Parts: sequence; structure tokens; C-alpha cells
Amino acid sequence: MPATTQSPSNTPRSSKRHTLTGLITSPVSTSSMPHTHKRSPSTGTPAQSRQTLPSKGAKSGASSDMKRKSETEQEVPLSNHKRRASQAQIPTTPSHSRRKDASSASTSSRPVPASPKKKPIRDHEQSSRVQVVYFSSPNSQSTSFSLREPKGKIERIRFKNPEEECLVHVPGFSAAGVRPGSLKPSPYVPHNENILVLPVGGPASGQTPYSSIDEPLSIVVSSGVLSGLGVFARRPIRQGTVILVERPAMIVEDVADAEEVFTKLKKDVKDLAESLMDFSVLRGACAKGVIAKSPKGIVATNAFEVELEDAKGETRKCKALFPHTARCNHSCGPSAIATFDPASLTLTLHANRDLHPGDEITVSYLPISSSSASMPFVPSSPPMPMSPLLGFIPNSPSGGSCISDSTTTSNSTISSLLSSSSSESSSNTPAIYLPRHSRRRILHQVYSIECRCEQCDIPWTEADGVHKSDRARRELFLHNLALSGSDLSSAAKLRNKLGIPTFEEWCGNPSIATDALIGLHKRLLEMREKEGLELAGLANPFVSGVSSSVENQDLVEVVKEEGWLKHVDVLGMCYGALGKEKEFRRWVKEARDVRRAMCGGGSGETGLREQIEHVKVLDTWLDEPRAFPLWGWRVQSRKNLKAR
Ligand SMILES: C[S@@+](CC[C@H](N)C(=O)[O-])C[C@H]1O[C@@H](n2cnc3c(N)ncnc32)[C@H](O)[C@@H]1O
Repeated sequence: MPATTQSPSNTPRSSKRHTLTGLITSPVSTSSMPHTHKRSPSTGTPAQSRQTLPSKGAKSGASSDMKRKSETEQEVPLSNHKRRASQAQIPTTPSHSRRKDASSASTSSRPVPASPKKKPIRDHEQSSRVQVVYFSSPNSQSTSFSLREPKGKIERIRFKNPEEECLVHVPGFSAAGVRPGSLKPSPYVPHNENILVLPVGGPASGQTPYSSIDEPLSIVVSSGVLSGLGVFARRPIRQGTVILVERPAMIVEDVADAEEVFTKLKKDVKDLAESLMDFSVLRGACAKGVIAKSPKGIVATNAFEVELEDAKGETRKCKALFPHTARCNHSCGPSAIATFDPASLTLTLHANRDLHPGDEITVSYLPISSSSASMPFVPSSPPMPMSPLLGFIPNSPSGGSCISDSTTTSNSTISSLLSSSSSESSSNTPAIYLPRHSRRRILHQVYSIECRCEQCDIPWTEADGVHKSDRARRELFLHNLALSGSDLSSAAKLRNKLGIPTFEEWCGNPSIATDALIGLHKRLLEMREKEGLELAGLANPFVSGVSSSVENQDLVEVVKEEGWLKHVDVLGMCYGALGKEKEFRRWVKEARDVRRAMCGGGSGETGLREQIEHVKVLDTWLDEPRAFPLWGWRVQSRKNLKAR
């Protein structure tokens, strides 16, 4: 049903647009969920203020069947999270502190007031001292940290934890605005309560199977596809939970400076950094015999690309080395989503789905959103000449987009939109949404990786599976744009083309099929689960140093609100508007649970304020579904229509 079919008198008005960082955001369009105001059943007009739904997604039973798993050959499946989800004992994992305001934390380098307290400053001759309040935690405390005067061009940032420091070699970067508070779980604890770093391989690679890592685990590490080490869950981890937080040991703008920075790292950190992989060794070994590891190679192999703001307010793309997160292997359906907060120089890994002991913690090396600044070293658009270090220039993809990359044709609306050169997605498709062959090409060109993740490792005999997966990713991306909740005309146009009504239209116009929203969102949820892209949109609210790489800034705004949580929000709202209590509770609970996990239990200690607020609202609705401001709205609209 086209979006224009609506009954104005019955259609809840969207008085205000809320974002994900506001209250609950309406998934389908510009609409937001009514929150506290009562509607007027006689007119069908809801009162003013509304908010959009927060959420956590539901799992489709079908999705687990659809997972292509290389580990099916294994004794113990490593990542069959859906199957084991219900058995998982959900830990209340302490969450790290996050910034007060997701949107404001971006590349902020706000001046920080000088500390009135005098504390001894250790280990330096000249230093400046800055006092800051760490995030919005009730436990927030004034902390002091010292900045050594830069030696050469390297700045040494110290944090509250004395073991922590970060060397920054970025021209013009000022550490004055960095929030240096302590992190939870602690950084530089290689084996925190959530994870272990272990060789990947299992019996096939000659590694002893992991029969016991840490009670009561029983782990057999999967197929041996990946070499070297990997990071593994040591206990059940609920979707959304913070698995790990870490600050970088070093940040450089130019990998050529890595050598100099390495010489200034503290010994233990240097040892750790030097133990990391250098893929140029493998590459070199093939091409011209043995070559030694180098700091440049190590940074190129392991660094995440982040964006920092320099003193002039200009964004600089930098490479940040997080020694523990660097052990995470890549997957095109990652089990964790990495985000970076430049205000505190903190990388956070959130569980992308429910994880079980022995599941590998993987991240995407490919950008998962146009605005993501946290993915390692890969541009959002397909490859540019980007590794001068290694002296290669990847082939320029024809047209540089998923559209031109598409090898498949279809008569469907979506296919035709995708193949339309005017599609909004053309230059901004995050690489994770590209077809498999494009993703593999990028990974090969940039990392020399023959990607064998479970999303890529589809036998050639299953061409149909590849085709479906490629198509699903394109469709997901397209719907990200269309369902972004943005008022942008491009998103609205796309919704119109796809015939997707807004929630308000659906709610107030009973002639629009129920399935027009419910069916769509269930399908998109299922696709996200199959593709392993559940919380891909999570990156956005937390990543802030975004977007200089994205040509069309409007699209950054659009893509910002993408995500799986949104589908759950809509489903909750739809069932609320239908007055179906059981389904309403189910989806709202999903939404509440993931948000609670993201907040570290929702206690308010460390989580994002907004998420905590969302959790509170959802709790209210769970206590009393009729507190949902649009309860039964669509049913009432139907009655009104009949009565006319
Ligand atoms: C950042 S490191 C990851 C940790 C690494 N396995 C280790 O032992 O330290 C990146 C390297 O791991 C390997 N790797 C990561 N993901 C992979 C994948 N999906 N397929 C094949 N190799 C992968 C590649 O050799 C890559 O250069």
C-alpha cells in the first residue's frame, strides 16, 4: 500500500521527530511513538507528544535453520546462538561507562576545566593537568590525568588506571578534551570475565581441542579456517551486552609513524603489540621470501580506523591499535559490533546476538554503516588506494557501488531500485552490505584474507545461497534508507516506491493491510539474523567521529537510524495498536531486554542515559500494556471507519 493512502482524521500525527538518542523512535518513518499523552478515541487523533519505541529484536525460529554453518562438522557448534539462547544463563555483565550524550560525544574536544585539586603528577617533567567528569555515571568521579609535553610529535595520554596510556601521533590533535576515566571491564586484562584469547583451529589445525577452558566450559574450536589466535566467549553473553572495552595503546595518522611510536610504548604494551600479526609477513613470504614483522605491518594488520578531531576542529582519519580487540577475527556476520567513542578514546564491543561459551567473538573489518568510524582500516566505499605501506592499489570496482557490483537481475521493485543508478545507496553502501564477491575482494585486497567466515563460506555448489544472501543484504540496506525515520525526501521517496506506509498511516488507515508493516518487519528481522547483521545499526548511536568519508551527509543522517532494534520497536507498536497483548508483551520485552543488556543491567551506573530511559518506558508498558499510548488505536480506527 502506498504511503500516501491515509486517513488524516485517523492518522496519529507526528508532532516531533525523535532520534534514537531521544526517546523511542518510530521505526517506519518520521513517526514517533506516542508516549504519555492520551489519545482521543472519538476522533482517532492521538495527542501531541509521542516517542518511538526502543527495542530488542525477536528471534525467528526459521532463522536458525537458515544459518550456514561451517561448524556443523564440529563436535560442538560454536555459534549456534539461537539454538542455545534459551539455555543461556544471562549474565549481568558490568557495562563500561559511556558518554553522557551519544550525539554530543562525537569528536568532541571541548575544553575541559582545569582541576582545582592538586594531585601529584608522576613521571614527567612538564605536564598539564586536566580534571574531567567521566560520563554520566552516578559513580562519576573527578579524575585527573597528566599529559606529558609531546616528545617530538607524540603525545602521551594517561588515564585513571595507571597501567593505561595511549601514545598519539596525530598532527594537531589535542588530548585536552579526552575523558580519561576508568573503564569497566578493565582494559589490559587479557582474559576478562567475558572472553579468552585462544588459538583458532581445533583438531584440524593440530591444536588440541579445547575441552576445558574455564569451568564449566566445554569448547571445541571450530573448523580451523582461520589461522592464529581468536577471541572466544567464556560464558553466556546476552545480545547487546558490552563484552569488552579498551583504549588504544597508540594512535597514528600515518602508519609510517608506527615505528617511532613503538619505540616509546611501555615495555609490556610493546611486547603485546609486537606479538600481534603482521599480514605483510605472509604476503611477503609468498612473494619474496621471509620478511620480518614491522610496526607498520602490525598497525596495518590490526588497527581500527577511527576519526579524531584536531585542535582546528578538522576530522582526521587515524589508525588506532587496540591490542586485545586486535585478536578478533573478521566475519561478515560478526558476533560483536565494535564502536568507538572519540571523546574517551574508547572502543566498545557489544554482543551482536546471544553468545555461548566457546563462540568466537568476531568483528566486521568492513564498515557496517556509512557513518561508522570504527571499522578497521577499510573505507566505506569499495577500495581506494589505501595501503601505501604495502604498495598496492586495489582494482577500482566498476562504479564503486553495490549497484554496479550486482551480478543478479530481477524484476522486483527492490532489484530495480538497486540497479537504478539514481539510487541513494550508490556511493554510500557500507561494505558489509555488498555482495559476497565484493566483500571478499575487498578483504583480499586490503588484508590478503581469503575470507572463510560462515557468511562467506558457502560452497560453490550453493550458488543459490550466495544469491539469496547478496540479495538480502542489498534489501536490508535499501530498507535502512527507507525506514530510517528520517524526514529526508530521499527516504520518503524510497518508502513510496517500496509502498511502505508509515506507522501513523498504518495505524490510522485500516484499509492498509496489517501485513504491510508487521510482515515487512518480521521479514527484515529474519534476514538480519540470517545474515548475522542483527545489531549492525548499533554502531551509529555510539560512534560519533563519523562521516567525513561519506560524500552525501544527508545520507549519514538517514543511515544513522538503521537497525534491527527498530524492527522490534515497530512490531511492538503494531501489536499495541492492534491491542494484542501477548504479542505486544513479547516484542516489548525483547526491546527492553536488549536495551537493558546494553546498559549493563539498566541500573543507571554506566549505561547510556537514553537507553536507560527507554528501558524505564518499556517496563511501564510491560507492567500495564494499556499504558502504551496507542493501545488499540488501529482497532478503533477500524470501528470509526465502519461507523461512517
Ligand atoms: C587483526 S588480526 C586477527 C587476529 C589474528 N588471527 C591473530 O592471530 O592475531 C587479522 C588477521 O587475522 C586473520 N583473519 C582474520 N579474519 C579472518 C577471516 N575471516 N578469514 C581468514 N583470515 C582471517 C588474517 O590473517 C588477518 O590478517
